[in-house]
Amino acid sequence: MIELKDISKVFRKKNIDIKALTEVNLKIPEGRIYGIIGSSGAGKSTLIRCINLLERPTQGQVLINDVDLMTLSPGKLIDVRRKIGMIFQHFNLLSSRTVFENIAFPLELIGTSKEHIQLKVKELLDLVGLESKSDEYPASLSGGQKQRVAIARALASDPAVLLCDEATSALDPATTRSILNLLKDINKRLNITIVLITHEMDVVKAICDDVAVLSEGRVIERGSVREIFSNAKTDLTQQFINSSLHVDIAHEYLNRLVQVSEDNGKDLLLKVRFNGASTDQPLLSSIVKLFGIDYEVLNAKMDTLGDMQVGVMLLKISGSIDAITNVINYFKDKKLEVEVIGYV
Ligand SMILES: Nc1ncnc2c1ncn2[C@@H]1O[C@H](COP(=O)(O)OP(=O)(O)OP(=O)(O)O)[C@@H](O)[C@H]1O
Repeated sequence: MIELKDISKVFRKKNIDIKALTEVNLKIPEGRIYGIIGSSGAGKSTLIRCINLLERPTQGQVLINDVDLMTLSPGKLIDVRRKIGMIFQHFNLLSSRTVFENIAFPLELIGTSKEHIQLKVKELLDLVGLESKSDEYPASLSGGQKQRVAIARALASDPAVLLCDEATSALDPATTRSILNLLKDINKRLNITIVLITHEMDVVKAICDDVAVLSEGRVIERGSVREIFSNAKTDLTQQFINSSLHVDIAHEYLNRLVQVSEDNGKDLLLKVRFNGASTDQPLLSSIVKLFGIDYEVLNAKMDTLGDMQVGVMLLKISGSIDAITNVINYFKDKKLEVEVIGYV
């Protein structure tokens, strides 16, 4: 278990104090994948670097299995850090070393025998799917392959915790998915606790069990990913969720979109967001029966979080102003989030 207690971090720059973190409290249970999401400058990097004291908090305690890292001697801290692997957005590989030598590096530092290094590196190359790249140099690898090498290197000293500092931010969507799948596999197979920071809810949704939302150095919301998606309490969290579930509106409609329907003859464009509780109900067929309207689903995106479905739909609804008003109220009664885009 990782526990951050009342962590604050103040940077001093040209006699000005910059408060990067303020009284952050987090409990990260063993074996979980814990996401920390926030906008640029929210303090994510500072926070994740406080976990292994790459950044020393100005105040507070960093407890790993009840040991406060802030009180350890430099020697003891090195021992503890060996059990906390870390990967970075830009991979931080040694360009003059081959893939094999990069992964072997932390083992060489602690005087591991050549035979053991051979076995261990081969096992790790196998785990990250890079057996054939052993003798290549980083320059000849793709971004995804570089991150796989970095992951293998971080796992070389059998860590209990893996810290991921925007590990997929420099990768394209398909490569991001494959790296996230690898992290999830590592978490399950090796029972390694993973803490990751990101500015994308898609990353959280893809692999995290829990998430904390960081804003201006403070944790403003935390919980299981499922809880947060079904019941976000702050606007910022909702914005992050919305950004991960967006539907585009075709130019054909955007070009003739107006905000008021003066003649009762226009169709309404409506964006409707829902979570598990509401998708079970036959909502669309109900609105036809109840209010005598026609509808068309122009775009929809759905996702599954555990056994819960979340999604967003873009609907075009044809009917009288009164019927349309009834539809909007009906959706709201069903606890759907409704956004009127305009009339076309
Ligand atoms: N070494 C430093 N010296 C001075 N200020 C710093 C230092 N590191 C971070 N800060 C400041 O602390 C605040 C939080 O920065 P941090 O890098 O932790 O945010 P972040 O959420 O990781 O942002 P990004 O997503 O842009 O990397 C910012 O105002 C930043 O300018």
